[in-house]
Amino acid sequence: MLLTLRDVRKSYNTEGSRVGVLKGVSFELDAGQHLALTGESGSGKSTLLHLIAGLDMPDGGQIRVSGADLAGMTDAQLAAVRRGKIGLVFQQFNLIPSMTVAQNLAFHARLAGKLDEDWNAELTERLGLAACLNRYPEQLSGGQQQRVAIGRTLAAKPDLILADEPTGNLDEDTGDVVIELMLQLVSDVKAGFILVTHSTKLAGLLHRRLHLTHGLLQ
Ligand SMILES: Nc1ncnc2c1ncn2[C@@H]1O[C@H](COP(=O)(O)OP(=O)(O)OP(=O)(O)O)[C@@H](O)[C@H]1O
Repeated sequence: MLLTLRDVRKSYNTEGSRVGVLKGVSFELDAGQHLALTGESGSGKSTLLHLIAGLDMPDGGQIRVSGADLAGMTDAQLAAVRRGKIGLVFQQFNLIPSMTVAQNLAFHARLAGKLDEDWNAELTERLGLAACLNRYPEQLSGGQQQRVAIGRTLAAKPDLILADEPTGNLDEDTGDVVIELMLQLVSDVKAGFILVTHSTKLAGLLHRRLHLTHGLLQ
């Protein structure tokens, strides 16, 4: 199993009281499976993605990525899991402003020791970025910046890709094109995929959908 969550719980201190956001979340994701995660604003979708990525720790329960339990790992071990197995795509693109498109595209794969020049060239072509390789992120449109962020994640061929409303900053047509490309590429690298989205239309394009409400999955 690529990903297993068992009874995951998380609460935050808000204005002096402890508020439960995730109240016992359990699910499994097979290798190569595509899951849409929906839920109202504030229902805990981003919190759940952060826990799966090991960017934050749950208060209780278990998260296993490719059989490895994230609890009890050191920060360095968690960083190694993220580098080696997990790709993250956020709404805010998070490109490195001082690097060119080409440098941004290669950055994560190079860090993970997985840079494959042929695959990088194919990604550049398929994402329509060939003419922008020497530009800097600020010289790109939002859709182009998100395509660079997606290429950067896919270049390392992660086992699991976590995307938090990746088209939330794009207009609907641009977002549809970007998601379609992303789904094709995620399938090609046979990655497991969790897409946080508010769109039922986008959620319908994936293999499965889970809805987060009142701290539990439906
Ligand atoms: N670091 C934090 N400290 C305190 N409260 C937090 C923290 N992070 C998230 N929360 C709270 O946890 C709840 C869930 O937040 P989260 O961002 O996971 O929701 P979401 O479903 O992703 O929302 P949206 O769709 O609006 O992005 C919210 O009430 C939020 O205020």
